[in-house]
Amino acid sequence: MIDAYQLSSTLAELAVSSLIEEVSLTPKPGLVDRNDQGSHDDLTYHMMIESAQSLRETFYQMAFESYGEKPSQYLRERIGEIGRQGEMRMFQVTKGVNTHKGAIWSLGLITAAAAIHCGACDEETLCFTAGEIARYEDRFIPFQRTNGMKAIQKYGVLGAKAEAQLAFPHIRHYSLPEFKSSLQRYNYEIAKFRALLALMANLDDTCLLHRGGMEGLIFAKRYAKKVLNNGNLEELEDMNEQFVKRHLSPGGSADLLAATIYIYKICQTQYAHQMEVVTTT
Ligand SMILES: CC(C)(COP(=O)(O)OP(=O)(O)OC[C@H]1O[C@@H](n2cnc3c(N)ncnc32)[C@H](O[C@H]2O[C@H](COP(=O)(O)OP(=O)(O)OP(=O)(O)O)[C@@H](O)[C@H]2O)[C@@H]1O)[C@@H](O)C(=O)NCCC(=O)NCCS
Ligand SMILES: Nc1ncnc2[nH]cnc12
Repeated sequence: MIDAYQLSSTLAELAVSSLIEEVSLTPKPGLVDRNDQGSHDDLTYHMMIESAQSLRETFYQMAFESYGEKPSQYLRERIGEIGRQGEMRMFQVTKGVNTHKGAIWSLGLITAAAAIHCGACDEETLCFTAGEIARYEDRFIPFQRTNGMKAIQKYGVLGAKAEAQLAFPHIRHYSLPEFKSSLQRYNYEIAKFRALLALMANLDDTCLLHRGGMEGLIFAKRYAKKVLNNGNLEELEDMNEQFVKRHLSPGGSADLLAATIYIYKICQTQYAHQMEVVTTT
C-alpha cells in the first residue's frame, strides 16, 4: 500500500497539474487562458499559474491529515483550517485577487476523500466521500457575505457548498461521463473542452449569476448547449468574444472542470500503480 508521504505528494502534484491544465485550455469563454484574460480585468494567466503552484502545500497537508481516516467533524474542521491558510497564501501571491477559492474547496475535499481511501477507490466513491466530509459543519468558518451567498439567496440556486455536499452531481452526471466518452471518440484536448461545455450547459454557476443575473446564466447555458450539440469547437473564439462583451465568466464551471480532470487522474494513477504491483509480483 502507498504510504501517507508518497500519496500526499502524488495527490498534491495531480491537483496542481489539474488546475494548470484547466487554465491552459485555450480558448475558453470568459475565462483566463493562454490567449487572454476573458472577462477578468484583474487576472492574468501568469497569476493563475502562480496561484495554482502556491497551493501544492495546501493539498499535501489536506491529504496527509486525511490518510486512512474516516470522515468526521474533526477532519472537516482540520481541512477547513488548512483551506483557509491556503486561501491566505493564494491572496498573498495574487495580491488580493480571488483565483482559486472555489478550487481549494472542491479539489481540497476530493484530495481528502482520496487520502481517506489511501488512494484506492473509484470516481463515484471519491465524490460521495468528499460529499460526506462537506456535510459536517465547520464551526470555525468566519462569517462573510460572499458573492455566492448573495446569488443563492436572490435566485434560489444551490452554489458551491451544496454541489459538494450532494457529492458533486454535475461532475458525476455531466462532466465526467462527457469527458470519458469524448476521450473514446476524440482526444484528451477535445474531451476537456466538451467537459467544460457540459458543465456550463447545466451548472447554476454563482459566478455567472453574480455578474450577469439570471439572463446571463441562461445565455451561457444555452450557448454551451448549442456548441456541445453541434460539436463545432471553432465557435469557442466567438463565444469568448460574446462573454467578454457581457462581462460573463463561468468561474464555477472552470473549478469543476479542474476537479473532473483531477478525479480522472487520481483513478488513472491508481490503475497504473495496481498494474505495476501486478507485473512486479
Ligand atoms: C463553500 C465555499 C466554496 C464558499 O462558497 P460561497 O458560495 O459562499 O462563496 P464564493 O466566494 O462565492 O465562492 C464560491 C466559488 O465556487 C465557484 N462556484 C460558483 N458556483 C459554483 C457551483 N454551482 N458549483 C461549484 N462551484 C461553484 C466559484 O469559483 C469561481 O469563481 C471565482 C470568482 O468569483 P468571485 O470571487 O465571486 O469573483 P468575481 O466574479 O470576479 O467578482 P468580483 O468580486 O470581482 O465582483 C473564481 O475564482 C472561480 O474559482 C465561486 O467563487 C468555501 O470557499 C468556504 O467554505 N469558504 C469559507 C472559508 C473557508 O473555510 N475556506 C476553506 C474551505 S476548505
Ligand atoms: N481559467 C479561469 N479564469 C477565471 N477564473 C477562474 N477560476 C478558475 N479558473 C479560472
